[in-house]
Amino acid sequence: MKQDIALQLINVGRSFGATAAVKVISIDIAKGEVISLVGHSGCGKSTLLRIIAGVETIDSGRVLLDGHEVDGGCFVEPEMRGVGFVFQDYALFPHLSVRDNILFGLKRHSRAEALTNAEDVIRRVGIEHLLERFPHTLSGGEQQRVALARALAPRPGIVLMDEPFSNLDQGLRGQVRTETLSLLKSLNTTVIMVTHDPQEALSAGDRVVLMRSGEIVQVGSGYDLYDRPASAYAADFFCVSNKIPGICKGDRIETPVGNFLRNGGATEGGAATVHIRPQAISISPDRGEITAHVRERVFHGETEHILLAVDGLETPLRAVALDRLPEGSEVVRISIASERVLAF
Ligand SMILES: Nc1ncnc2c1ncn2[C@@H]1O[C@H](COP(=O)(O)OP(=O)(O)OP(=O)(O)O)[C@@H](O)[C@H]1O
Repeated sequence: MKQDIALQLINVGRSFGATAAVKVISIDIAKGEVISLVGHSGCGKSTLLRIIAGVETIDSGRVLLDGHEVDGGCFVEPEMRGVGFVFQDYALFPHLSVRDNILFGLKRHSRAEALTNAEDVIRRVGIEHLLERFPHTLSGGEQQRVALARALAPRPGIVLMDEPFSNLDQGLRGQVRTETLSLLKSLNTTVIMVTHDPQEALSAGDRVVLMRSGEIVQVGSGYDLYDRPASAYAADFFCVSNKIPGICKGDRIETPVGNFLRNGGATEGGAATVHIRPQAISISPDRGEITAHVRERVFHGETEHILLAVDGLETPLRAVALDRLPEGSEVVRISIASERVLAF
């Protein structure tokens, strides 16, 4: 067992009746690593988090924390695992002040140690001014920080966070996420954060773990998953592309909008699909290899989403333009950045 591994899941499985919520999952997570666990609703993210916390047991496999087995051949109770949990709804005790919410998790510690731990975390999280307040008097962002302080106060080896920012409004969300993750990084805490938001997953983790139907389908950096998705599913999860049908010829896939490099897969002369991301299409009044007709424009401020009809394509292409097209443009020229086209 390597010293730098905080968590090991070995062939972990968990079913509820006929539903296999988690199927034979294996992964090692290093100490201090921040993992974004992402996937569509029902893919098993929360079940996996609950297994690590010990509030759910496994049917098969083994779970090791810091090299010690906590489920599999034996079972270690949640409170003995050194795992902190931040819930989506924060789950603060409504009848306790902020200070007592934070001290609650420190009952196993001596009074002096509890106070020192609590003071340290209160200062780091920056909630000294909230200590006498009760949860219902706090804003969403303040409650999130209190929940984080409560999870961190017992100095857990791992912090598990289940959709920790989803109750915050969009404006606050990015800021609280950046502050929280940089604090956790500075403490060298191992973090597993569940999210269903692809952008949040890409921006927040050292590694992103993409799940589907109880299985891990890809693990890697945000760049790996976005730029080098291992499957059409992974590609679509992070960005919905235009799917263009084509025919395999030699090392290329021929399509009505150009020929693109293929990476194995279908047989010669067989059908294939290329995925063209909306951002890979550049639009100009007069420059580009392909003629397109503007069908729809939706202005979003920084970008404009444009639907483009192209001869030979049944479905219009969806493009995202950074540069503004002249008003009233009907016929335009487009180019496709072939190095950004994915083929499956
Ligand atoms: N206690 C349970 N009893 C029965 N089925 C369960 C139980 N817990 C989870 N499941 C099922 O297991 C599957 C995975 O659920 P889980 O909550 O882990 O998914 P999730 O990815 O966290 O979803 P969401 O993003 O919607 O929270 C789902 O089909 C769910 O209905």
